[in-house]
Amino acid sequence: MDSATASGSGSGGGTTTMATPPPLRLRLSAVHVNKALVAANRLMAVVHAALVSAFIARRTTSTPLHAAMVVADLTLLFLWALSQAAMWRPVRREAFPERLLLPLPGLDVVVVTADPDKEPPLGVMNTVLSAMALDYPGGGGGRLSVYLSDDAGSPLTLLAARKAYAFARAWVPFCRKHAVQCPCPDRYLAMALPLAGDDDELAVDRRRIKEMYEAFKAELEAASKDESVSGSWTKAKRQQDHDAYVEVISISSKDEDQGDGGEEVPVPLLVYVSREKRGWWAHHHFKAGALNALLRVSGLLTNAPYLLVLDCDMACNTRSSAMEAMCFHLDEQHPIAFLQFPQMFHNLSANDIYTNDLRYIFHTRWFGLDGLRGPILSGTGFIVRRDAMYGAPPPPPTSSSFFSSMDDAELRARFGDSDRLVESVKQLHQHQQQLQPAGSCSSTAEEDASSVASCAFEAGTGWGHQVGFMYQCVVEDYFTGYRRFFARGWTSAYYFPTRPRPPAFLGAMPTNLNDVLVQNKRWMAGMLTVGLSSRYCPLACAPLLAVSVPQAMAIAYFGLAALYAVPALCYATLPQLCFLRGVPLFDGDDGLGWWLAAACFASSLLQHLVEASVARRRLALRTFWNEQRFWMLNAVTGQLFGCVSAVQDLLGAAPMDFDLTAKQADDDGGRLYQQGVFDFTGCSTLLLPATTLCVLNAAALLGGTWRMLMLSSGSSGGARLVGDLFPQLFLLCYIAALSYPLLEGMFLRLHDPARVPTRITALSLALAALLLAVFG
Ligand SMILES: O=c1ccn([C@@H]2O[C@H](COP(=O)(O)OP(=O)(O)O[C@H]3O[C@H](CO)[C@@H](O)[C@H](O)[C@H]3O)[C@@H](O)[C@H]2O)c(=O)[nH]1
Ligand SMILES: [Mn+2]
Repeated sequence: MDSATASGSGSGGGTTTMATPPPLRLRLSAVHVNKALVAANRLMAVVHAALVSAFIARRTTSTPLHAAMVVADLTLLFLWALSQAAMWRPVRREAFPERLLLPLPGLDVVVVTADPDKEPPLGVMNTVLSAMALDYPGGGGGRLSVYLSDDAGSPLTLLAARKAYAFARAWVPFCRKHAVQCPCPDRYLAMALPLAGDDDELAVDRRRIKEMYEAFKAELEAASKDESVSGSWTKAKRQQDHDAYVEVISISSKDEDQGDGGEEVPVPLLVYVSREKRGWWAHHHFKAGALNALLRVSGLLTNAPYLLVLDCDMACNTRSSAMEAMCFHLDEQHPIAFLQFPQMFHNLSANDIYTNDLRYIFHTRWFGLDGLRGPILSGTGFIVRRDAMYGAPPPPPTSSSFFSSMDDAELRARFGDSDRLVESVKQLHQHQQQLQPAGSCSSTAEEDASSVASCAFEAGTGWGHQVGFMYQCVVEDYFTGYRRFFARGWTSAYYFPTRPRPPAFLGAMPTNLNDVLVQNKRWMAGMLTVGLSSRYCPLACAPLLAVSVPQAMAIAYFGLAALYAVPALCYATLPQLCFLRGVPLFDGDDGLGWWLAAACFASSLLQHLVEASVARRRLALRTFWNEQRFWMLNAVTGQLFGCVSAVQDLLGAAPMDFDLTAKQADDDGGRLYQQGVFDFTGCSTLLLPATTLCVLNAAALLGGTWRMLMLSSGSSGGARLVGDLFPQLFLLCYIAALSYPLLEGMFLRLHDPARVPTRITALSLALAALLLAVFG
């Protein structure tokens, strides 16, 4: 980081001299451009573009085979070019929360959960409790409120929320009193105490809290086994059929003694929301639908001007994050729509074989996008303006509310038929003054709140397109960020607290290969429906292109990334089949094509290696290798099926589903992953293309090498051919090395229950044999 440039007015944290009067208001944040990295990225991009263009230009398209390779190379070049936008100007931001002037605007935290089996209530409650314990001035006095959406309408989750609230009455004051850094009880209580003096006040309080937490855990455990809690509620019915239900959690007399010393403890409001679900209702829109219901309910009850959105598996890991985020919202001369924190995970292993750390996104590209017009919305761990979420355009600095100029009929058409909701929208610009103490939520408010959480409420309104999170795409975060904000001129910012500060939020990633691939398939399919759509393709979005072409490229990159499957399929079949037959694919009359191919390959690896070492330093090589391998695997599984699923969705043949990822308990979760061993348990046909291609590659490598040996011992023409085949030999060896875990999982881990399922191995062998019989 060699230079600091604070955009806008005022001091960026530097010293003030006697001559210049102190600025009236200190800047709350600063932006640093990493000039060395900028220069390196641009240089590598220019060199790579030149090499690849020269290589493609020299290729012949005389045979269909060569033409297919040219299509593959052009696709790769196109996607690579789009991806460079997010490498053009990486920046990092810094926040100065100690400079914030009080009072701060209100903040509503919204947490979503959907299935108590896949998302155990204890984990969800840890997220809820961590949000309630955030350090936010006025947090107990109505400035901070927490909403939990339960798409399953599970009595167990509701009970857990009530018990969590009772525990919060001790937990929140404990965190405040001892300035605890980590507000997530499970994680905090698992940490060693720094000063372990037994009669030390912290130690005493902590022991008491730990006992309470253990009791809370035991109660949840017992309730999960208790038939009477779940009653007539069954798994089949849960996502399908239940009324809307909203409860502002309060203290029952039974739990009264839980608080600190019996006195009234101000803790943030906790509201449980389960929107109505009906099997016959056309579409519930998954997470986006749940979030929109929460937007409305919170609008009625607290109407805070800012919202923090959290997945149920993404708990707050520091108490300071909300205040840090406000530095960016309250600082910018051009207001941002949202501030995104990186998604980071507590269950990663050092040898991250599934590339679960999402290095590519949160440790690289998001810094680059932040240097353009801001990172893409990433689903969780972001703080967004409510008015922007409601569809307001970015305001000129002095304007009042966009909605205050609308008449009631127009507001009703957009927001739906609720007086209170319309009133709350009109009041939004007075938000700074507005405070609603926790006690003021009357039962009529709860009733109104359940009515805005009904299925029918959204019918005929602007929700899902004009207002709130966007529907039509299972990757609602990407789509909402793009359509709701960037395409309308809003910007965003990225805040990545760097060491020694702990991550602001920590979530969980799937640790079994099938879950990882299913998740990737959802992302790839969802984003591709946007990328390929004639209406929404970012490269055809005039308002977006008008504000920033590089930003449109970066958004399009993610929308089209699934298309990597096409060149990957070419490179996983044609060089292999040709090698087996002794047909060179990378030849050239003068040998230059050969060298250009090698140079393109080397330059692409170099770029990857530089990226990996900027983000990972000591682990760069391992990260590089794991990413190369997973990229290849994902291209012919998650991305390939993502393409199929997106095309089906676009043609209206099969609508897409949101396959929830399982959030397993920490202890056993991913033992194999932690050891760096692929866990193929439960792998379905999703894996089949990868295993088939891997067998094909190995067979071609063996068969073709044998043939080559025969040839080279023959004529001098044979020896030249061998030279021409060398690039293919190298490619096949590289692929074989990358796909070794698949070969091992199919043929070497015979007695391991986590090996590739026998059915998949058998099918792969049969398919590879068929391919060889037909084309080999
Ligand atoms: O019908 C649904 C489906 C999901 N969810 C919730 O959505 C969240 C994300 O689901 P998860 O299974 O954890 O998916 P991930 O793949 O981990 O989520 C990533 O990808 C999603 C888009 O596909 C983003 O929304 C997320 O923020 C991002 O973390 C969870 O809290 C779910 O409970 C619902 O509330 N209702
Ligand atoms: Mn998740």
